[in-house]
Amino acid sequence: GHAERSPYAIYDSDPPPGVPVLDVDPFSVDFFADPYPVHEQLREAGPFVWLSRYNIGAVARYEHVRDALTDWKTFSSARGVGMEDFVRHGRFRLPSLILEADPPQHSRSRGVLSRVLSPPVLKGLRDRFEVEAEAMVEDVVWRKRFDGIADLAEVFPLRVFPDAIGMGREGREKLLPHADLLFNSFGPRNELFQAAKEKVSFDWIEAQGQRGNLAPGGLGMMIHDAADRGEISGDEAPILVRALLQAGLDTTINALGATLYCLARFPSEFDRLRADHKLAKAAFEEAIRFEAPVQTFFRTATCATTLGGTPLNEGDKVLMFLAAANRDPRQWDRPDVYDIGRKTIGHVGFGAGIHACVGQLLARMEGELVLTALARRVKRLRIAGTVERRYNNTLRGLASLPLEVELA
Ligand code: HEM
Ligand SMILES: C=Cc1ccc(C(=O)O)cc1
Repeated sequence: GHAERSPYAIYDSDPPPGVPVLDVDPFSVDFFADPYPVHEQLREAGPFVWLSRYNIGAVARYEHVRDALTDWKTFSSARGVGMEDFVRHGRFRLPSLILEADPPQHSRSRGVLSRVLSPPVLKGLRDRFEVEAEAMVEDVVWRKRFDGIADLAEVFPLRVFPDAIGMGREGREKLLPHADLLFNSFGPRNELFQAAKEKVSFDWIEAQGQRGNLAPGGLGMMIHDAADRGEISGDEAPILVRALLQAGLDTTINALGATLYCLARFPSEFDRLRADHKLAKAAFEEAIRFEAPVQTFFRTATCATTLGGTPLNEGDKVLMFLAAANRDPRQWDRPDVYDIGRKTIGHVGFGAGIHACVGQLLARMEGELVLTALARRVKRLRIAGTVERRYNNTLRGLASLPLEVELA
């Protein structure tokens, strides 16, 4: 028989006939402590599986995760990319005009944000980011022992990103609790979500996107400039600024943390980076494939269709295991090996298709600059204490990564 339904389940539908049923809970602390055996179970059970705890269908093999990500007409984002269906359950926040939108609305938002986050704009930010990365690494490595999360992965994005957006000085410490709540809100309304909800009041993050709270010349004001040019409406601009503030910080922090964790666990890869600093971007990208800071997203079927050979009805939610797809042996050789020389093209750590991460160039620039600065100054990275995990329904990352370094 089926295991007990989760108290946080919001669906009652039965599995389509013949679909393998798994009684795993991919939103539990136990799962996140070591998700890999369950990812393997999900991939091997079949192309499409049923999660009886939540009565939701899921795909974990690379091929079918990409099918869902790239067919936006059939697998829509407009009914939410979390477990809740905006049509049936209402919505947790003012929907995003990009993440939780389909074309044509998505196309207008995407046009604005891709220009705001384009190579020429990032080129203008690179020098300041580089100075900050080198200063921060200088500050921390002479101590020999420090925390890779608290002293590096969290410090750098918080030091450069709110300034790049042009955010006011007040309240920046609220950005992470807000991101933690948002990424929890894509999962069930479980204890992780409830704890995060206590910490913030939602209207603060909406207010940060107002023109009056943004410095001239920042990425935020560039979005209002686009509204002044009529590319989007005036009341859409603050919500698009919110998108950057919510998506652009906790993700890069967890990706930097994942890279440090990989380089400390696999010293041969750190040695390769030391021998060739141009591998900094590759080290960052391979950590995103290997650890997948953003683990999952949902889609909603817009019509009767099939996925992984399984028939679906209009309104069915589908859970996509990006992290499991990134280690699918059908797609990757030695998937469980962190190899900075690997060809990572096609990994779904940044998604794929029309909603693929619009901030990936900025994320990569942050990763490249921090890792290059580190490779210049440090000869050896070692884990020097208990590694602590940070738990969230969607984001995978560490709370603490005690490191000991030998200077170059
Ligand atoms: C390593 C860091 C990052 C990771 C792993 C990451 C991951 C992702 C993923 C998986 C998606 C796809 C969402 C979906 O398919 O529903 C996405 C979309 C998005 N990301 Fe990122 N992201 C990162 C950094 C950033 C940064 C730095 C920004 C902004 C400055 C950003 C802004 C966005 C936005 C606005 C979207 C929605 C794009 C759309 O729906 O067209 N992300 N990201
Ligand atoms: C991948 C994370 C993400 C979070 C929030 C938004 C948004 O609010 O548009 C976009 C992407």
